[in-house]
Amino acid sequence: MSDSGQQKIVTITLNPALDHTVHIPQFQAGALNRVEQQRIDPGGKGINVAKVARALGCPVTATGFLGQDNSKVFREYFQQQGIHDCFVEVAGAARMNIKIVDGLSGQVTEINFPGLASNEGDLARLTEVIRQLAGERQWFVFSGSLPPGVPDTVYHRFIPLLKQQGVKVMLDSSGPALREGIKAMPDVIKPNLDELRQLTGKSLIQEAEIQNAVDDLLAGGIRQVIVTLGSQGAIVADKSQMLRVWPPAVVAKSTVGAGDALVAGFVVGQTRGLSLADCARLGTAAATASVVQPGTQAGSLQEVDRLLAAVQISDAG
Ligand SMILES: Nc1ncnc2c1ncn2[C@@H]1O[C@H](COP(=O)(O)OP(=O)(O)OP(=O)(O)O)[C@@H](O)[C@H]1O
Ligand SMILES: O=P(O)(O)OC[C@@]1(O)O[C@H](CO)[C@@H](O)[C@@H]1O
Repeated sequence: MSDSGQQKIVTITLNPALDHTVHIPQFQAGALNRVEQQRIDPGGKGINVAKVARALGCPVTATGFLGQDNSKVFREYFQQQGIHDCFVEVAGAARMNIKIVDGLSGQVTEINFPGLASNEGDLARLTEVIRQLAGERQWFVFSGSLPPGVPDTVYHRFIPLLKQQGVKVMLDSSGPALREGIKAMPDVIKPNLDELRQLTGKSLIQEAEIQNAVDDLLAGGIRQVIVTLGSQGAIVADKSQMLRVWPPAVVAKSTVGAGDALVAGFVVGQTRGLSLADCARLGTAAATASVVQPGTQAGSLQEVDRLLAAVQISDAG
């Protein structure tokens, strides 16, 4: 793969986090657990998307809110990774989220904090940054939860502004922010199965039921829908095709951020003009390369290239 040079991605993270990943040999709720290994990664969904897109060789700008009390660690990281930093600082410190990886099962228990409150003035400053970036960028990716003080309807402020300028938008959020955000018609959404169940209010047990829910979203005007299913891969669809995508079997070290890596690979594929199947392939290879890394680190470009051929894709259904 090579970087075409002119393609651009902007990621927006309203609620960044320092992810404190702790490995515990046999995690037990309600008992004393001793930590074997730990690491802290600058994260939050959009920041994870930016780090993976960079690892894939794509120019990336990242924006959103940082807390001025711990912005330095994020900003140093962006500089190291070559991520163009357009974050807006607000008072306080970004949250620290806790990710407990059980050594025996590989299962992850996540403890996410509400995040740093922001106000209308902060949102106005961010809106201005987004407006300035819009003219020259092709893909905007809005990811993650909303911090306190930000209304659920915030994406209505941003998405139409971008779409008017011909910018493509991906939305990867959850709960009310996703429900409200969809009304602004992003081009692509990427719920995981839990998020899709919340969105539809249905239990979605059979794969045919998931496909029907995807069809409904496409009929409502979303151009591409990706439903991620953890180690079972993903369903990736547009109006003309519904694909079933399987990742290669790997031993996972941390699945946190796998969805973000998939988003990054998919969008990088879109900026390179790849087909839906090849975008799904690149996204899945990037996701698989990230789950074999501890914490929320991106897999290397070499590892993603190696995994591409092992991703299986067929027509769904
Ligand atoms: N154990 C695993 N082995 C191989 N690939 C995996 C595994 N878990 C996840 N993946 C890959 O990562 C993709 C996204 O995973 P998942 O469904 O967990 O995303 P998510 O819930 O949106 O994640 P997050 O919100 O933490 O970023 C899957 O479609 C798959 O390709
Ligand atoms: O609380 P949100 O914003 O929904 O999710 C935040 C988060 O869990 O998402 C990333 C993994 O996808 C982590 O870096 C981060 O801690």
